[in-house]
Amino acid sequence: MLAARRQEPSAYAGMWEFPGGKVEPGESEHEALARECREELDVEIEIGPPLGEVDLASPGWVLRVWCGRITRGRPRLVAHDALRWLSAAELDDVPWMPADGPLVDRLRDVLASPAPLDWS
Ligand SMILES: Nc1nc2c([nH]c(=O)n2[C@H]2C[C@H](O)[C@@H](COP(=O)(O)OP(=O)(O)OP(=O)(O)O)O2)c(=O)[nH]1
Repeated sequence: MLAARRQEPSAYAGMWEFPGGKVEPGESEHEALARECREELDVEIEIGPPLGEVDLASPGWVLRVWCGRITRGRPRLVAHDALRWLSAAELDDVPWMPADGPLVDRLRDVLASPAPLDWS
């Protein structure tokens, strides 16, 4: 997976996250994800199956994560200060955002599964 290291806000600086960001008014979740990847990584993506979701510490906020494939471009540093492609064995090598733990665990299970998520 592609992990990205935040540089702001200071409380989150140095922590790693799934690329993405907040949905804007009038936008679908898929549109928001594609836009964030364009803005923050300079890539176009094809969105695949959902990985899962977790409630964030702020009431009412939910973090939803999807699998995606890059269809154009090569990720570059725009909003983050580091990017890393992590194999399944490397998922614990970076300090994740606190909320992300369960989704990283889920990803590890998915990557180890003989029947990965369905892209059809
Ligand atoms: N993108 C992303 N955000 C995460 C993760 N884990 C996690 O707790 N968050 C939180 C941090 C933020 O409160 C919120 C996403 O905010 P963001 O700052 O990335 O959103 P954004 O790119 O739209 O930025 P903004 O300009 O609207 O502030 O979700 C994660 O893995 N990826």
